[in-house]
Amino acid sequence: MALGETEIPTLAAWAGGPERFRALFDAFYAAVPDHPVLAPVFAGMNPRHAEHVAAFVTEVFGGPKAYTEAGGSHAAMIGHHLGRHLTEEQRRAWVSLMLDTADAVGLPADPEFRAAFVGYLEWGTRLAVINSAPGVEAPTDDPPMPVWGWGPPGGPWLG
Ligand code: HEM
Repeated sequence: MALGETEIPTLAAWAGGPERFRALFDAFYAAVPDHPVLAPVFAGMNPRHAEHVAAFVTEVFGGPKAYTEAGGSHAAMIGHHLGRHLTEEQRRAWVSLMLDTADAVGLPADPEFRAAFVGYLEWGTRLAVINSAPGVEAPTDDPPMPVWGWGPPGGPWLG
């Protein structure tokens, strides 16, 4: 059966589920202390940081809602970036290390998945920088969790 005749998988399912994102973020944050630009940014990191970010991204990509079921929210995530004064150099370094790590842990490399993945990384990291700027305050409302889909390609590579 062609994929078009069946259900389109979520990005989270296509990537390999929560375990694959946990492997991605574990590997990413294991590399951070050796990174000249990123090490100081994450020097005081919560020991469960990788687990929390993996749960957040898995949920955004349509996977299990472990982040919000544990009491997290988009507002809470935004709150973690407030006042950190992140720079474009740091954002670029984060994205670049994430792309290297995606290859290292074997995230799907098909054009459709990677286009959606990179689109989210660009969006999410730019928002993190904006929210970290001097003077930005915590949201007073309760913004919904972002939901990321396949975008214009509409589904995974079928060969
Ligand atoms: C798609 C992009 C991003 C997502 C989804 C994300 C998500 C998160 C989440 C969920 C937390 C809270 C973690 C916890 O509860 O332990 C967090 C904290 C944090 N994020 Fe981000 N983030 C992103 C981009 C960035 C970037 C680009 C930087 C810096 C270059 C950054 C720096 C930090 C820092 C320093 C913390 C606090 C770490 C700690 O003290 O534990 N984030 N982020």
